[in-house]
Amino acid sequence: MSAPTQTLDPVQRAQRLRLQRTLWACVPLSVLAGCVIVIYLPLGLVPLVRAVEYLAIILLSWSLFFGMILTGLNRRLPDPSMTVLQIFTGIFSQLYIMFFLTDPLARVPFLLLGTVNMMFAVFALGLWRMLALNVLGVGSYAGMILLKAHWYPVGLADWRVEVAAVVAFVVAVSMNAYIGSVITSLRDRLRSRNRELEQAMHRLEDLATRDPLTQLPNRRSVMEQMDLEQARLQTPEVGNRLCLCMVDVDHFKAINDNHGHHAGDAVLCWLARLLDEKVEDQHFIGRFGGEEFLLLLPGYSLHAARELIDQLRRVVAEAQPPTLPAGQRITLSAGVAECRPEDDIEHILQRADEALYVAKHRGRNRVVAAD
Ligand SMILES: Nc1nc2c(ncn2[C@@H]2O[C@H](COP(=O)(O)OP(=O)(O)OP(=O)(O)O)[C@@H](O)[C@H]2O)c(=O)[nH]1
Repeated sequence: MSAPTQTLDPVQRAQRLRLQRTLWACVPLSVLAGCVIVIYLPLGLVPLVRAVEYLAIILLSWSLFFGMILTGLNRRLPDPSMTVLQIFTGIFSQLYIMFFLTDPLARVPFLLLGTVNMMFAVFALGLWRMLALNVLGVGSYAGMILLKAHWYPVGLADWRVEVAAVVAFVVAVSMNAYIGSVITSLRDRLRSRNRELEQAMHRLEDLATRDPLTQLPNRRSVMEQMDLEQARLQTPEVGNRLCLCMVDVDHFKAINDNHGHHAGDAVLCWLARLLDEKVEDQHFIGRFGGEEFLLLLPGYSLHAARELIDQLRRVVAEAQPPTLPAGQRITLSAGVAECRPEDDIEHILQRADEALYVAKHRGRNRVVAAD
């Protein structure tokens, strides 16, 4: 049952939850409707026409609620769960039938399940609003008894018993409101804990996948991305190509030695930003380690990849790293290899690394493509 929930988007999940709650809210109503039809009618505790009207009210109103949720119309309301509306409908339908009951004892199931009905407010209201709703519910009940005494005095108990029932009802719904408010505050705390946990998870994920110095994806993410890209290569999409480029700063040790490690760090950060800005969104760049960066170029032939990296190389060679003395530039060497579907990742990396070695060996500041 839980698997499909995970595939639903948040809106669908919320709608599903509303549908479930509405179904649950229907349980007490169904029990009461069953009481009226199966027990009260044969015993003559309610006139037939009133019982039919009661059923019609329940059927119509709840079909409307289900219809609203199923069609998504509820989402246009300020409270898409329609909790208060549903509670009012429950109160109204129950007061209606209670008015016509001809035995005071017959009201007991309605009072009992009426308190359950009001408990649903816990999903939408805080303590004070819940109390207000409950006061309204009990007030309506007391009003119904007064009206009944005036217009339809059949089925009323001694007035003191009726008062005792109202008092008990007040106490019951107040306790409900209190318990409900405790549940609401627990739910709120749980929600905010969940949010905090989610943020902490994101932070941890970031720490695990991002290089703390350059903020580029770290070696681990690079390898994961390579797995993904390589798996994509196995799919039978026509023209699906992938090139991998290993880029290394030339004579980086000299920068550290001459200007200090901090200056070296600053150069790496500057270079990472520059490369990241220059590559396109569908490209992937990460720090592979030390002064080495790795680029994945999906859809690129070896020739096109070589051209692109050479362009980057020229851009870097012409740019002035802000933390180095004026006129001092850095150069890059790079090895490019094209991935073939049958290649394993270690093999592709090795070919790009060998091409990089050749670039260094031939004098640096150049791009070499692996055969
Ligand atoms: N500042 C700084 N230096 C680093 C970092 N990671 C690695 N290095 C340094 O990068 C230097 C790499 O030196 P080498 O492997 O000899 O390479 P190179 O000097 O760039 O020479 P070639 O690659 O042969 O052109 C080492 O001195 C490392 O200490 C880092 O995060 N920050």
